[in-house]
Amino acid sequence: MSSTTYKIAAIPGDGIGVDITDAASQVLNTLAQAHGGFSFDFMTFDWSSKKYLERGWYMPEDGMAQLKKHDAIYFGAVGWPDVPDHISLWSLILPIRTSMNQYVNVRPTRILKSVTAPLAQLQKNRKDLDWVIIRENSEGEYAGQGGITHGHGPNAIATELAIFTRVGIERIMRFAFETAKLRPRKKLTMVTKSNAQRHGMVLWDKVFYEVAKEYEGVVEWDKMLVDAMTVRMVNKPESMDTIVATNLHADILSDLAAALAGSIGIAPSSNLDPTRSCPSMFEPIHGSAPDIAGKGIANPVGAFWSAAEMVRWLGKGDLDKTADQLMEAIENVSENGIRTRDMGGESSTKEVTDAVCKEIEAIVGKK
Ligand SMILES: NC(=O)C1=CN([C@@H]2O[C@H](COP(=O)(O)OP(=O)(O)OC[C@H]3O[C@@H](n4cnc5c(N)ncnc54)[C@H](O)[C@@H]3O)[C@@H](O)[C@H]2O)C=CC1
Ligand SMILES: CC(=O)C(=O)O
Ligand SMILES: [K+]
Ligand SMILES: [Mn+2]
Repeated sequence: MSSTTYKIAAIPGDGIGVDITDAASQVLNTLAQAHGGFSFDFMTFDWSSKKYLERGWYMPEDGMAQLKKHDAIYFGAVGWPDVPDHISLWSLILPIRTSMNQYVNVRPTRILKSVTAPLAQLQKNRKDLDWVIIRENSEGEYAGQGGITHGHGPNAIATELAIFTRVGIERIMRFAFETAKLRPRKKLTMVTKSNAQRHGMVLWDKVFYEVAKEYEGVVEWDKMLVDAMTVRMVNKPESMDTIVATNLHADILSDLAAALAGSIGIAPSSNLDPTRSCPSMFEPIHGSAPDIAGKGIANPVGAFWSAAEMVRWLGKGDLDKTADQLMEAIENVSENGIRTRDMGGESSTKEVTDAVCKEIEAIVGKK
């Protein structure tokens, strides 16, 4: 079997981002070795808030060019109490998403085997929650437009412009319909706030209806205002499958989805450039968790699930089974009671990681 080497740019970042990136690279190397048909060449970039405080920058000037030389980016988390959050986010993660044309953020959620869901009805009917949230990843309130004038005194004026372009909306809607088409339920729920937000969100809806016509009879769809959406997610999870929402709305809804599925520490994300002209980026949805950083107790499951999605993406269909086997290994370990505290267990990050590696060795290559 000929072997493919995938070049991965690893950016651990801050706090638990470092622990879970270490854990994910250990798991990815174990997976590659067990499979035998591919390997990873990791290059780690120490772009973090700690380094920013020392040297005054997060990324060097040619940072994007360096990232572009890789097949994919694996990201931990950025943000630390010593640096204002808008500086850290806007120096690293957000510019990467936009510069690398990663206009889609895919956030799947389901209740993994043996994970305890916080709501009784979901604990009983675990399969009810099985969603893929498609987050628009380049526009909305996260486009970076706006400003502050008139100083910081009583007359200060600040604007935060929400940007919606026809091109940006159309491509995300098409991606969402294509995702829904491949899912068993073939349903798409479009999230909006076009009752109060009367310009951008109205264009959002309009373009959605246009694209929807192309999928008539193929994908069933409905529309939700974002406030009512939170209620439906809790009360009728089985009524939804694929969900498309703006950058801000999906950021919020995906944290809620993660909590409903057991823990923020489990949830994965893929920042995709569907054109594949730039590397895509994979990261758990959580942040740097300063409250538990340095304790060795961060849940690495969201990082492993993100790694599985990276393998799937890199394999272009050839590594789907391998990605599924990684998921199986994660679920088996959790079923064996090896879980971190946020999942009701007592295991450390390292114990979960080592157990997942052992499980990979038992599963991969033997089936
Ligand atoms: N993509 C990124 O790099 C993101 C960065 N951030 C940044 O992270 C920093 C902290 O943000 P927060 O709002 O506190 O969100 P957070 O996701 O870091 O933490 C929220 C809560 O969830 C817990 N938690 C998160 N991940 C966990 C894991 N893997 N295992 C166990 N518990 C976990 C934390 O301990 C905390 O109690 C901020 O600077 C923020 O800007 C936040 C979200 C995404
Ligand atoms: C920034 C953030 O919270 C996220 O991308 O999920
Ligand atoms: K993250
Ligand atoms: Mn978020």
